[in-house]
Amino acid sequence: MSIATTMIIRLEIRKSVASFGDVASALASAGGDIVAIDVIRAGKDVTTRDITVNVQDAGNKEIITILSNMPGIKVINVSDRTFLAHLGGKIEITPKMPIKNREDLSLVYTPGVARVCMAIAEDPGKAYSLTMKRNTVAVVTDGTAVLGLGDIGPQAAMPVMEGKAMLFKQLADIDAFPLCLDTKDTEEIIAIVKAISSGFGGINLEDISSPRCFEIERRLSAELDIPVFHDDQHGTAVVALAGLLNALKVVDKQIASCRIVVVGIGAAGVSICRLLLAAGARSIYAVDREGILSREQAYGNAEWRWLADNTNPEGLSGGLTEALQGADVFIGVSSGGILNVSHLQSMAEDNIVFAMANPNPEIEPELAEPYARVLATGRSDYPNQINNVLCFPGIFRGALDCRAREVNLEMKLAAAQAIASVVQEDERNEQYIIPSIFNEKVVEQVRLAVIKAAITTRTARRIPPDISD
Ligand SMILES: NC(=O)c1ccc[n+]([C@@H]2O[C@H](COP(=O)([O-])OP(=O)(O)OC[C@H]3O[C@@H](n4cnc5c(N)ncnc54)[C@H](O)[C@@H]3O)[C@@H](O)[C@H]2O)c1
Ligand SMILES: O=C(O)C[C@H](O)C(=O)O
Ligand SMILES: [Mg+2]
Repeated sequence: MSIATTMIIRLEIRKSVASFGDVASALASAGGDIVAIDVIRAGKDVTTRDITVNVQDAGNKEIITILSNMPGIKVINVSDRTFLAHLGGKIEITPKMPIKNREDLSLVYTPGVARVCMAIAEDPGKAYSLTMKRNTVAVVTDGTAVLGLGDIGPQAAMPVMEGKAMLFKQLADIDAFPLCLDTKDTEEIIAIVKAISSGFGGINLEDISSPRCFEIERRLSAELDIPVFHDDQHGTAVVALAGLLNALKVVDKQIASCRIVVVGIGAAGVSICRLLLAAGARSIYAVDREGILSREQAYGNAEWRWLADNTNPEGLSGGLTEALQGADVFIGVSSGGILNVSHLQSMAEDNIVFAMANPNPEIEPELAEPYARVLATGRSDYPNQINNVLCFPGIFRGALDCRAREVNLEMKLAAAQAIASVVQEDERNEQYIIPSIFNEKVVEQVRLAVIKAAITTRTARRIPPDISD
């Protein structure tokens, strides 16, 4: 599936041979939509122009080939807004006060800083008031399951982690640090995260492939006293549940009586199944490459064993096609393009389809639309974006503010309810089951719900001043 972008093409046009009109018609015939033209130099024989063009497919090189082959046209440079936005990275560290003179220097640095260090050495709890710990999250990956791109390694994972850090800051004012680890070894990842954890108020694990992600999160949660949250598992599950709660209201069905098919039983899929069960679902079919998980099969990992024992109540065998017969809900967290129109046609009336694989959903929205009553994807360029960005900023804001030791099931269920509740009853419809990430209520509602659940479940170590019992 294509990803639209904006290209800026710098061209030299030799006036005696070609005109701008020739360029414009060539671009139009290749599917480019001109949005701006800047004259960089207007010489007697040659003009240099920057042409900003919207293209539907960022991977399409045809436009440049066509222009390069035109007589009188020389392509000088091609840039793409997406790449320009990444030049030099997307985040930086900024001091909170300037160091203007010696006095400032001796306050924030030596010798003044030494007294502050000693205060923390005597009472480590002071790290929360005297360092950035109370507002920091480490975004940790090993680059093994980056979006749906797979194992692309720690360096290539960095743009996603920087993006997560931007979102943490903009949406929840949390200072997040991307940490891309050059190891896939479970024990080594656990040891590294433990060793760096003292400076952080929370750990957001990101894009670590399953099944290692389960052990890594379980051990770190048990061994650290700050929240450890694997975003692809729980952030995704919380937002999927939020979307499902509202979608079910639109189609007037109950979670307990729905047949729900979850495809891609990795990090996201396992957690989605577990959270849906906790929210009252009784009829879930978990499908991975080998087919529908079932009691009869033997599985190497504990999560699949548990799911096989707690899903597939009818003991169905087969794969996606068999699972989808008469299903009310499809939730895909697998890979792009695995679903076709006949799959959707085999579902029950008033079906709900969440094709959440990134960047390419399980089915193109244009194809799916006529065959799905409610349709959602993980992407920002279609309605109903079901993406974990609706969860992780608010859930960490809440957990940090009440200094929760962990993010437990009750906090996740509360976060899902909070996200769902941002869409008001009179606004809710097929095209609007989930709030936009730019809806300012989301982070605050999630924060409040998470803090309340943390207090009730006694994992909060502090009651923020704005929270009343
Ligand atoms: N929208 C969101 O918020 C969101 C959040 C997390 C993950 N995702 C997307 O979900 C996908 C999975 O992410 P993950 O972190 O769980 O990765 P993962 O590697 O842990 O799990 C992916 C699972 O999907 C299975 N799978 C892949 N292709 C399949 C197919 N054709 N049929 C059946 N199963 C198949 C794999 O075997 C694996 O078990 C990715 O595309 C990711 O971008 C979306
Ligand atoms: O990064 C995203 O857009 C969502 C999710 O974390 C993913 O891995 O796809
Ligand atoms: Mg992710």
